[in-house]
Amino acid sequence: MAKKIGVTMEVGNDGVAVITISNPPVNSLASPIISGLKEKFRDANQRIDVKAIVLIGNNGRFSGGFDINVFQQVHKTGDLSLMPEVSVELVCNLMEDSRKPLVAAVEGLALGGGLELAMACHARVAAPKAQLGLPELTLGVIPGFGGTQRLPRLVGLAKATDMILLSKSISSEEGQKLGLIDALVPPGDVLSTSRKWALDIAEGRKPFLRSLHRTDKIGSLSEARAILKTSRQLAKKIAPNMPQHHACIEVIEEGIIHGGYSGVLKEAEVFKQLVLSDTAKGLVHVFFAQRATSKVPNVTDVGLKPRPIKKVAVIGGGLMGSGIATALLLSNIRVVLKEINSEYLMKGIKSVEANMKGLVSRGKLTQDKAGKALSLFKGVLDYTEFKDVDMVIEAVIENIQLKQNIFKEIEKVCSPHCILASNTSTIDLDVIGEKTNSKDRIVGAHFFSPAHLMPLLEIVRSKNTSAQVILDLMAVGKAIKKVPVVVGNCIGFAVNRTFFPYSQAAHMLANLGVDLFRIDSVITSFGLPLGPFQLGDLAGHGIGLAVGPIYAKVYGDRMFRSPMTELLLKSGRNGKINGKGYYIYEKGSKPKPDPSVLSVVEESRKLTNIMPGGKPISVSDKEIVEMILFPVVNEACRVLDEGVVIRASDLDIASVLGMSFPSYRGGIVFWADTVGPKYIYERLKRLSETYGSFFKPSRYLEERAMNGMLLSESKSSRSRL
Ligand SMILES: CCCCCCCCC[C@H](O)CC(=O)SCCNC(=O)CCNC(=O)[C@H](O)C(C)(C)COP(=O)(O)OP(=O)(O)OC[C@H]1O[C@@H](n2cnc3c(N)ncnc32)[C@H](O)[C@@H]1OP(=O)(O)O
Repeated sequence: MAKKIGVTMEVGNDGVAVITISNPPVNSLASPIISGLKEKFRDANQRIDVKAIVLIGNNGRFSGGFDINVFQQVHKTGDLSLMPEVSVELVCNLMEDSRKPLVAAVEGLALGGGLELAMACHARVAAPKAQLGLPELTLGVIPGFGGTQRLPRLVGLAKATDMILLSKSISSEEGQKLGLIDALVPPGDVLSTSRKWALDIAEGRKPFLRSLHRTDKIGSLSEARAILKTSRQLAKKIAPNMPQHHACIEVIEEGIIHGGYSGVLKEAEVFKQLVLSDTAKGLVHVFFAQRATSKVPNVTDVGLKPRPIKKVAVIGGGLMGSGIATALLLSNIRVVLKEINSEYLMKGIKSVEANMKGLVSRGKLTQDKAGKALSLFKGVLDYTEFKDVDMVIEAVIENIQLKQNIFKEIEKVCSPHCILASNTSTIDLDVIGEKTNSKDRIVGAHFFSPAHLMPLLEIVRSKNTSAQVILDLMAVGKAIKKVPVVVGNCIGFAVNRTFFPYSQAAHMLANLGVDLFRIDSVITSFGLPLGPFQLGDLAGHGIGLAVGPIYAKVYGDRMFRSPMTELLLKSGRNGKINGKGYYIYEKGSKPKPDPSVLSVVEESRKLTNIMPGGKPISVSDKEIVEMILFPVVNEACRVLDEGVVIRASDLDIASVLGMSFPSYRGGIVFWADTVGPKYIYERLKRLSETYGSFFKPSRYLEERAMNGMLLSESKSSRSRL
């Protein structure tokens, strides 16, 4: 059925014109909506039977903001004329400066341009729990319908900069306390109260307030400057590589110094520059890529409905198991945690409690909610409780035989509808399920550590996993606030496989004589939160040593074998776990580079003996980035070629959420396409000629480079999903 897009106006006997935005599902402000709004506001202002106006969104949602698809079209075409010039004409002239009062009737959500329209009205009446915010910076732009000027004037400069820079939304309850919302009324009364409010303004019983003209919440110039100084420091800290935060502060400042109208004009100008930035391109790509992950062919489009998952058993209370249990409990799912003895069980229970406590102490969870979550939790030592669980998630150590035995046992004790999931990060799912007759309900639920905090859930399907089981796990993933990405079965799945060359390339560079702390610093400047060596410390070098041979078995043709991890362990350095790795870890202070580790590096260099002429190579920062990340791109190409992911953008999201690849670079494949497949191919080819097969370009990359195609183009995609 075609969705009904447009703006309607109905004039009641009371003389109130109700203008309604309809563009399901979030009433985004697409071009027909913007032109519809202009037309209706003009009409309402001219009609003599209209005394006042109410603006509302259809179906209980005010508006999710400007249509982000338009940004994508601008990015594809480079054509800025697709953007409407509305900040002055619509939001100032037709709305705020209208002779007739306008009231926004806010239900559900008013985000971005949606909230900006509401702020251009003369009052705002809202239903409880409506979501209000200006999240434009997450898209690489700034608010463009006057939000940078009106929000500070309504809620105060400090609160406004906090909301805008951190893209933090607030509830209508908080909005009322701050002065953004004038009245909070039950959902059924929003329209009637708005009508009355509009008439009250028209007839002088309530003030006719224009947000842009207000100054009462801004404070003195020196106070404003102090707040903006703090904001600049915050921007430097949270967004060192992005332009929109600093640009936004400049625009806000313009309005403080020269007045709101001048601020609105500067806002439009800066918006136009930012919308074409690489940052905006990357972030808008990530917005749509994330939503695309919930569309899985033959799973989400075949009329299946997810089954309710109310009780889950987690096997193994280590770091992963306790994190998974915490994530489930926080979403009100009952959890039984099974361990092999009471000592381990107590440890697991304590870890879950500590996770909850950590969230409470960081203000992310109330004590009350933590208590409620823990009341749904039970530790067990046998399988009695397993008879009525809807899903089991096995999270024991990476041991094939152990996992096979567990799956054989749980197949017997669980009901036939129960989903049998494994949190393995490396072992083939078909091998895990080999001893069972339940291959259709075996699935991978690969969480990232710490599982209660990291947003990605890789759902690994084997060729036998049923569509229903995948759909159920996707629904659980969403319920526990993860982004589920469905991937195919191979060693390392999508994320770990794509990134296995990351640490290997770093080891090669260090063995070639490049300073390891410099490598980490170059990579963090590129935008990853941790460089490869610090990441190794965090994961623990024991793990690195254990998984190395598993990867070597299947991807041995492109491995760089470095003795460094083994030498590190021999010298008593297991990373953060024991306080010592490449860095020194002391409670309460940041990791410090440990100069004494250089003797280990020296020993490794002697053993590998790959420095040309025995001398360290000289490389620029750019070359470091290329030598570390191009092999990752190369592996991403193989992942695409083998159809391990449904679409290239799934790998982008997986890299952003699983490896913290900078979202403003759009994810690993998007970034590679920005750099250019041909350039990457040529660089890798040259590197492989000098340093060997570790850098050898994959067939997929070569084909794309030769044919002038992007890596993300789906022409030859042969998804195995
Ligand atoms: C030339 C200079 C003049 C300047 C002119 C232009 C100025 C623009 C000014 C304005 O300040 C800019 C903006 O408003 S940018 C947009 C700001 N808004 C947002 O960032 C909100 C983004 N959306 C969300 O956060 C969420 O979608 C939601 C609204 C909270 C809803 O979440 P929910 O979980 O319910 O659903 P989703 O799955 O996320 O979304 C459902 C579908 O809706 C699509 N969608 C959501 N928001 C938008 C949008 N703003 N534009 C287009 N499409 C949107 C989303 O893609 C989903 O689509 P599917 O096809 O996947 O179903």
